[in-house]
Amino acid sequence: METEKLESTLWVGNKRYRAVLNGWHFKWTEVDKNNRDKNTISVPVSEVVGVEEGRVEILPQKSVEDTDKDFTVFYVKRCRSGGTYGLLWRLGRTQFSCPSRVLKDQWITNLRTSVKTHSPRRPHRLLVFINPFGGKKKGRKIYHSLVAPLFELAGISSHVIVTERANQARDHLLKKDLIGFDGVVCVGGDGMFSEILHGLIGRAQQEAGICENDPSVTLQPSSLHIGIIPAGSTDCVCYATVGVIDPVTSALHIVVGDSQPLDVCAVHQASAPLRYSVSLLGYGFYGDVLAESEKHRWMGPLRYDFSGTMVYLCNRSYAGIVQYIPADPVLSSPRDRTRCLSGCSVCSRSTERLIHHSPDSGSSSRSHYSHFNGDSADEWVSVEGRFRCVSLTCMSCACPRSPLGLSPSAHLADGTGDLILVWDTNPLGFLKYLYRHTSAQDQFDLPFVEVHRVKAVRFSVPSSKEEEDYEETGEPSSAISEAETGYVESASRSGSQMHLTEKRSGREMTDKQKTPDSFLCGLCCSKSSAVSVWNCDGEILPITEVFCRIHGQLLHLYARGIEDQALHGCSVENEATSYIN
Ligand SMILES: CCCCCCCCCCCCC/C=C/[C@@H](O)[C@H](COP(=O)(O)O)NC(=O)CCCCCCCCCCCCCCC
Ligand SMILES: Nc1ncnc2c1ncn2[C@@H]1O[C@H](COP(=O)(O)OP(=O)(O)O)[C@@H](O)[C@H]1O
Ligand SMILES: [Ca+2]
Repeated sequence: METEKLESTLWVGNKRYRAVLNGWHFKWTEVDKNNRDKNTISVPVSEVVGVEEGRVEILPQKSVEDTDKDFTVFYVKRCRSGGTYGLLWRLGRTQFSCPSRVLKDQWITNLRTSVKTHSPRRPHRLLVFINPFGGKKKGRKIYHSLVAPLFELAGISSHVIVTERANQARDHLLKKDLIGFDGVVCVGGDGMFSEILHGLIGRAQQEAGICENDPSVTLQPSSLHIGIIPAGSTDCVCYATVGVIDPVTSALHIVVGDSQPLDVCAVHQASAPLRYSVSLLGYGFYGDVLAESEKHRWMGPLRYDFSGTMVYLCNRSYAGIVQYIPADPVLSSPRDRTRCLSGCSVCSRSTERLIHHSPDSGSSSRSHYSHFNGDSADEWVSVEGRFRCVSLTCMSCACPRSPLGLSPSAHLADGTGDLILVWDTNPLGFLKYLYRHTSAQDQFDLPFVEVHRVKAVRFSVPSSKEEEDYEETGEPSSAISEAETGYVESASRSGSQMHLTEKRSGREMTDKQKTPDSFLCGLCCSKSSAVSVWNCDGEILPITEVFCRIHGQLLHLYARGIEDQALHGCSVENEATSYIN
């Protein structure tokens, strides 16, 4: 390691610098005519993207001026991004001139060795899937113009597949040879990411001989990292793990081999295959918005705003029974006003816990979740009533529409999810709830909203008299309810275990209440029904009953969480430094 250290005078343009490589950092300080130090630029070697001979540029296209005493260093530069909470990463470039050719060779060798030593997790070979139809249909262009040049500069070889059909990426990952790949890159949106995660998690279970449909089994994490190049409509997984929607920033996180663990929710359905969710698993409003939006795909990302407005005007609520296992309230709470940022201590403590508690592997590995089979109701809390929406998310779900997300204090990798129950309320109340997502106002500080940090959730539809009434009329109840004013709460004890059942009931519908909603539903919805569908990361699950369990840190992304702007000043701009933009 000693051999990587190096110090010498170098020139940038006509300015003299004292450059120092001390293993972990590469610094260069301008020295004036009186030998006084001026400003210093310091770059961690883990953030050096590439070291090239000569005077090199890579954009707009690669050009190399092969002068024998020069070398060029490319590295990560941080910039603030207007309106978002994360930091943009840009490619910084500085061209150095050495007093001799020998010294130039020494700088190149030492810098490259130092990068290898101090940044060992960088990918060498990547499998790239591009969805050419995601978002604004710019996936191919984004990859080839902004991402591929960075991969080439960093010496990463990639095998690119532009998909021709839905589920092609998933099937490839489930069936094809993946030997030699360090990771998978997804160029697309949350739906495309969902394909990749199903492929990789499924593949890891196949290889470990684990039956993924068994809710009590401890799933095996995939050994391949996933990189997301945002080119979709919501891009919530990217936004919540990087803090900005920016292909260059995401590509640079891949290049430096960052690693961000991610919780995954397994969604078990009685008569349909297992699904996984990392962003939004939502019933009611978000299910209806997705179902409606599929008819308007041609609108691109705007389809969600259009469908959101239409579904809002339909003013629906749905009956449901929600059961959940609360997470340990000592560790964290969804209302503690903290944020999961890069290096999050709640997630780090969970890593220790998960490593200590998770059995090695194998289908025989039963955790203390064995009662998930349904044979015990001990820790379960149960609530019943009418809901505008029921949402479960393993992360904040921050996205450009909602910069702090559905649950701003959720953690990316703490092994829990946040369950948000929005009880039936009047239209204005629900609009207030939705609108608060667009600002820093607390959307949980409303009398008809609850949030719980959970390990597992069950959802079913009640088969009560009330439910039969809805079926007879073919319409859900209108929004007028008692949710804001009061609700029935019953607590019963079975043995020593507390079993809570909370009930909030909507009034039965009168013809007067029914008319405006039915009229709107006739306009915007192909059918109105007593039940909704689930929105599972942008995929419709046309069932109502689900059983969900959060699996802590089942995936790893090439990301590092949202960087705290207060901790990272943006690099001082330098005339010999250029950006890709
Ligand atoms: C009045 C303004 C209301 C703004 C409400 C914003 C709530 C945003 C929460 C977003 C959570 C997103 C979670 C991510 C889900 C994605 O996995 C998933 C798939 O994404 P992909 O297509 O990129 O593959 N995306 C979605 O399901 C999209 C959900 C977006 C819902 C947006 C709803 C907009 C509602 C507008 C209501 C307006 C009412 C106006 C009344 C006059
Ligand atoms: N070549 C393709 N043709 C049609 N659908 C595709 C193709 N490739 C991927 N898909 C599907 O398109 C859906 C949406 O993709 P996504 O990239 O998330 O875009 P968006 O964010 O706009 O919804 C995903 O569910 C994915 O399975
Ligand atoms: Ca979580």
